[in-house]
Amino acid sequence: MIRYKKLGYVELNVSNLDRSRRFYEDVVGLEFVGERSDGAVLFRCDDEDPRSVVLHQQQPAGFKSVGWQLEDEAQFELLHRRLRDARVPYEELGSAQCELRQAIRVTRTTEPHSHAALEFFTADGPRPDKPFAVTHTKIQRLGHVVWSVPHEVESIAFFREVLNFRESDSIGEIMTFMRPFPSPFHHGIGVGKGPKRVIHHLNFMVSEIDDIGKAQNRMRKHDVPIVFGPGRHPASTSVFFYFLEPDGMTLEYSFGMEEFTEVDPRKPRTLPMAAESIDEWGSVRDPRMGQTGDIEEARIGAPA
Ligand SMILES: CC(C)c1ccc(C(=O)O)c(O)c1O
Ligand SMILES: [Fe+2]
Repeated sequence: MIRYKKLGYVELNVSNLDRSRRFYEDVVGLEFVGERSDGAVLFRCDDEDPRSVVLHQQQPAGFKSVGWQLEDEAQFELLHRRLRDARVPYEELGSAQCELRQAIRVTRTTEPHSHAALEFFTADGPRPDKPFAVTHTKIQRLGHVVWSVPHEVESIAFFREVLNFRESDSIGEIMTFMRPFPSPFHHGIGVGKGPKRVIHHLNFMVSEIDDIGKAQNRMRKHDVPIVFGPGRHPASTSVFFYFLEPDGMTLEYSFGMEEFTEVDPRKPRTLPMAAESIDEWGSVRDPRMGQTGDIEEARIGAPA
């Protein structure tokens, strides 16, 4: 059984890197780390990871890849065996690509139904020498990424059966939340049903309810579209707040999240497909939520 440490990073394509750099730093509250030799811009949002978000100047804007940190080196053998058995191609990245990711070892594959790039890495290097520089929002960590795809049933089965992600909850037949085993957090990924392949949202977990309240006023001040919330998700029990970043992709802050035990966790539930299963507080969603941000078609063997 493959064992994960956590969600490590998400890479996004943006249409105007300078504009997005300012937004993710000033409005979202990530810490700018630097620019990579390939021009990508790195941000961190916790004390442990050297980078959690990577932005690339590339059109169309959207999702580029996600990196899952494996528990240790031994997990690569299990991962490779599972991918081979499922006849899913993968590649091990060379030292230059590993260095760009500040990783020791990286395996890259594509989720066969969404065609999204999935990376699996180990990184035992030293933690950053300084704590995450909190500005207005006490971000705790990168929380989860959610995408919508036409073949969501097959995509969920791939995460469950090949990658050893566990289902936490579903909402009707439209959304399933999964955690990379044995991560305690309710979900690290959500897979939803949709007519096209899009990133639905990227989530940051925050430390205080005040982070949610302050965000409302900050977004209004900066004319940032608020597309849902504040509200409370009955699935994970988190208090949420969604807004749009400059290319129209949806970002979420959430406060509080159910944690699962590794041994004998509660069973996954299917909540009815109803507004109350998405928000207990009755907030109304803006139709722009979760609509923008293509999933870049990843190819194994092509430059990463
Ligand atoms: C509205 C979206 C898909 C959603 C629903 C529930 C949760 C949760 O229980 O935490 C989310 O994080 C969501 O983004
Ligand atoms: Fe979410």
